Amino acid sequence: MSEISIKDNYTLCMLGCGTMGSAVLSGVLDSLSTFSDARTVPIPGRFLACVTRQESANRIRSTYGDKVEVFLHGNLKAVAQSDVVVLGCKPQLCEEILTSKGMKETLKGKLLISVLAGTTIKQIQDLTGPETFVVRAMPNTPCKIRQGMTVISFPTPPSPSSSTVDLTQVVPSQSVRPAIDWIFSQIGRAVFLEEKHLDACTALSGSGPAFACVMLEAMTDGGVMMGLPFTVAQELAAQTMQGAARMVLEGSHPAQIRNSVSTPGGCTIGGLLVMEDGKIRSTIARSIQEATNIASSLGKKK
Ligand SMILES: NC(=O)C1=CN([C@@H]2O[C@H](COP(=O)(O)OP(=O)(O)OC[C@H]3O[C@@H](n4cnc5c(N)ncnc54)[C@H](OP(=O)(O)O)[C@@H]3O)[C@@H](O)[C@H]2O)C=CC1
Ligand SMILES: O=C(O)[C@@H]1CCC=N1
Repeated sequence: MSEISIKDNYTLCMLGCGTMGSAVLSGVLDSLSTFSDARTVPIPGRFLACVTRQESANRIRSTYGDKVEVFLHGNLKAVAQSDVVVLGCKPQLCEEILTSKGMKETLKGKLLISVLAGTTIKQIQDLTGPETFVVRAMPNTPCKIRQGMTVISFPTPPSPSSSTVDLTQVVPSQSVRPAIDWIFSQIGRAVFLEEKHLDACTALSGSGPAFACVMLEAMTDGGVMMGLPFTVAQELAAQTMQGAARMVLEGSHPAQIRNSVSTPGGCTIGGLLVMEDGKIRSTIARSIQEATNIASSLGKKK
């Protein structure tokens, strides 16, 4: 077994740089512009982005200038120059990209972080072969403004007693986990979880910004209905959701916040009862259930 290690100033390649790839890239570049040098963890020093459409290449060049080198139809060339590759294509393109001529050999000895929904580490590892170290991450779009949530899963190491240990399988050195943690902690919160939870995380935090925005829009609509100008209503809704969420992240229990806002006989409890009549809780919870079920099927061949 050989070890894979990440050196400081490494080259980071976004193999697919659309919504999610750009969100991660933007957050990391932004964090580097304010980063102090007191650290021991390896950080990236060069950034590459792979796309297939000219308009995407133009978008990346105009957004990042010379901070990011764009590879238009140049996956192999980009991966060859990289140490860490973030796979950011649609799940259905994964096989085509990873089995393209020369890719398997080029990925040898590198770290591949897949952000693909519903595509397991094993599925990816079967395409790359054992000499690439494959990790999954499930970020979300607020990574773009460094307010993201990312769940990271490592492959389960084979037990020492296993009779099927693959001696060609690369293993991570001590530098790998902190390097991955650094990327995603710079652009929001990052937690490590077992891979079995990733479909639920995909639904809850990966898709979550969309669900939160539906609630935000609905609250805004309510304000507009009652005569508030749209921009005021939207600001009130967004700041209120952010404020409540931050209180929870800082330790308050949501039920405690709800109680403290609900004056007996007051307007809040009146509004809450209408929400409960509309089965808002089970509707939202079942939305996460449905999104989880769909997420689990996204990596499967149709
Ligand atoms: N959107 C989200 O909020 C989240 C998405 N994800 C996951 O992230 C992944 C990407 O999603 P998203 O960013 O929304 O999708 P996008 O379509 O926005 O981005 C996909 C990117 O892949 C590129 N691409 C397509 N074909 C190739 C190819 N052959 N070689 C190299 N690059 C290629 C596209 O290039 P071009 O622009 O030129 O077409 C594009 O930059 C998905 O697997 C999704 O499950 C995970 C969490 C959240
Ligand atoms: O909707 C999707 O499939 C992707 C995964 C999570 C967010 N967007």
